[in-house]
Amino acid sequence: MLTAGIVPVVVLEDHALAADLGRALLAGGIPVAEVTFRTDAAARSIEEMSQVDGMLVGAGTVVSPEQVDAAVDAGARFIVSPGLLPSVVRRAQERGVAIVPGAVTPSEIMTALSLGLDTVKFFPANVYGGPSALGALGAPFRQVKFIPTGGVSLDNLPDYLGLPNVAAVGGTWMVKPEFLANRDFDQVTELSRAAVAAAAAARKDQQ
Ligand SMILES: O=C(O)C(=O)C[C@H](O)[C@H](O)COP(=O)(O)O
Repeated sequence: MLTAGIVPVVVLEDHALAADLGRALLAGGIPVAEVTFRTDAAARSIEEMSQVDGMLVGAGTVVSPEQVDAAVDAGARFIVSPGLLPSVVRRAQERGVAIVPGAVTPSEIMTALSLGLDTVKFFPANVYGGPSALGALGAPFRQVKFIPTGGVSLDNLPDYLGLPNVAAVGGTWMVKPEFLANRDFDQVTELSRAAVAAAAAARKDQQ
């Protein structure tokens, strides 16, 4: 999930687009997608995108233990939540899938650690202080890795991925609603390629 350094956050209204979208991301060098449970098409989209060889498909916007079950039953290999609910974390652990809950305050981060986690989503990253907040949180929480999401773009991606405690960034910018509406999968591939190149450069600078 963390290899490419980028986790596309996908909102699909129509499951029939899921496999093509998975292939477009993969062609752009991103072998992972977080399909959000914001739409009724989510479970079926996870099922269909999971058929694309080489794609690791997870579920996003998971806010209840029941949604964890629905996501895992559909084939989700990881679960992402905008916030931290112990009942959601525990259900994912019981079902044997990775879980990345949202945690932005020291108390939430400590709760995540107490549940056995060391990687959390930092959402909405731009509103909760961006890269400087992550730098400050790195002092007391050296063992914690963050996946900032929310307001991340090609322009500010290097500011995040250059930080040693950022495992990957998430975002919707390479899968805009209009690309899906127009079935413009070439755009998805092109923006994915640009994101992968920027991520690789930022990580090199970090070393
Ligand atoms: O759905 C979730 O579980 C979320 O946490 C929210 C998404 O990660 C952000 O909405 C992505 O934000 P943008 O890249 O700024 O569009």
